[in-house]
Parts: sequence; C-alpha cells; structure tokens
Amino acid sequence: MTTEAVLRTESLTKHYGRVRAVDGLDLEVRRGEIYGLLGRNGAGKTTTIRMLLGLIRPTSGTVQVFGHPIGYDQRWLRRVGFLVESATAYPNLTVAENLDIHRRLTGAARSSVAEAIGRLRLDDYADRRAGRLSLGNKQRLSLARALLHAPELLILDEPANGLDPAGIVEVRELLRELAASGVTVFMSSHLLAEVAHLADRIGIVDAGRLVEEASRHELATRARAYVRDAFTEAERAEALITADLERYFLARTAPSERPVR
Ligand SMILES: Nc1ncnc2c1ncn2[C@@H]1O[C@H](COP(=O)(O)OP(=O)(O)OP(=O)(O)O)[C@@H](O)[C@H]1O
Repeated sequence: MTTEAVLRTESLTKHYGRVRAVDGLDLEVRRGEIYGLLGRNGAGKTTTIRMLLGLIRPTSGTVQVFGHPIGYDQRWLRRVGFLVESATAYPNLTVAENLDIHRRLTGAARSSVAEAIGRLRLDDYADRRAGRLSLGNKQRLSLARALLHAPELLILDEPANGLDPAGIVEVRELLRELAASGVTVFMSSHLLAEVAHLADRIGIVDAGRLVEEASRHELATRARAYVRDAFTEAERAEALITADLERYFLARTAPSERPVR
C-alpha cells in the first residue's frame, strides 16, 4: 500500500438550515485501503457520501478524488464505482439488462456483465426483473453495478444493507479481494461489527463530526477493554453464544452458497 491519497476532504461541511448534517470533516483515504465511516442513523454518512460523489454541493470545504477537486472535471467518475441509495434499479428490466445499461454508460467490456453477475452470485437471477428481486439480491445487483467497470475507487453507502449473514460474509470477502488487488474502498455503516471485520481504518462520525479515527486493530483493543468494563460475565457469555449460532448458520449453508475464493 502506498500513501497516495485517493480521496481527501478538507473541512467538508453541509448544513440544512439549522441542521449540521456534516460539520468540518477532514478525511484522507489511501490507495488500496478499506476505510469504514461508522456512525449512528443520522450521523451524516449519506450526506458525506453524496458530497464525495458530487451529488450535492457542500456548504463549505472541499473534496478531492485522485488529487482533483470535484466539480471542475467529472472524468474521474469513470474511475469510481458507487452505491448510494441501496437497492435501486430499473424494476422492469432484468438483472442482466440493468447491468448492460451501466456497461454501455461506462464503456466497460461486454464480458463485464457476466463477470459481475458471477462475482455477486446472481447467476440464477440474471433474467429476473429487478423489481421482483428480494432486498438482498437487489443489493447484490447494486454492488454488481458498482464494480462492473473495474473502478479504482469504490464508494459504498451501507453495502451490507438487506444482505443475510451469508451474503454479508460473501460481500466482505469480495471487498477484501478487491482491496488486495489495489482497489480503494470507502464504505459507511451503522454497524461496528461490519466495519470492524473489514476496514483497515475506521472513522467514527457523530452529528456530522469525526469524533475518532483508528486502525481496526486499535479500535478492537479499545472495544475489548470496553466490553470487559461495561458488561457482566453473563452478558458476555450470551454474546458468545450468539456468535456461535451465527457460525453454525454459516457452516450449515450449502457449499454452492459459499463465497467463491
Ligand atoms: N435533504 C435534507 N434536508 C434536511 N435535512 C437533511 C437532508 N438530508 C439529511 N438531512 C439531515 O442531516 C442529518 C444527517 O443525515 P444523513 O442521512 O447524512 O445521516 P446518515 O448517517 O446517513 O444516517 P442513516 O444511517 O439513517 O442514513 C440528519 O439529521 C438528517 O435528518
């Protein structure tokens, strides 16, 4: 991993009237890194992501992608894959047709549609209309679209939304694989476990402000100390049983449903 900043914000701010949705955010995401923006509902994650993509204009502050300020030159968008609103697609078009539209818009190779379908394990649904997919499969379609044109940077708002536990593990593996091949991933989540399993670095936002930033390892150390101090032995045992149940569920999942490595 080099230290080159793929994504950088300086004093990024968005106010809606008196609501400070995002308030002076300084972020730097390096090439090949998985960065997780973690925060409660309403903390400002979606607003941040919309500004990163140039979908809404900041009240003040700047965003740079690949070293270029957004707004002046939109060509960088071709190098970015994104998922903003989860589970959006043309409902009357099939999975393959939805992806083919994106392929044409981005100028990606014809084979990229089948590849993306395979990567997100949508093979059995390729000819199904998007409007008839389950929430989880709609989310897979959105993810397939995000990575179809082999972007260098993925910006994903709550990528685990709507996925079942096996799906979350598959997508986690996929994002890890992409990051290992040099793709930079910026993702948001309101679930600590999701970013803690995946992100190299985690930024915690609250009321639009970055209240903490740490590597996954540092955060895990702090969390362990917190769990030790804040919970009783019975509560800790209960949590362990829940984790074991999740592992049991995954072990019982048919081999064809397991992630491709
Ligand atoms: N268009 C808007 N007009 C007014 N207020 C808004 C608008 N968009 C967001 N907000 C407010 O800004 C704050 C941040 O919202 P945002 O959607 O960015 O949070 P979030 O962290 O993505 O939350 P969630 O996980 O619930 O999506 C909230 O108080 C929200 O109500």
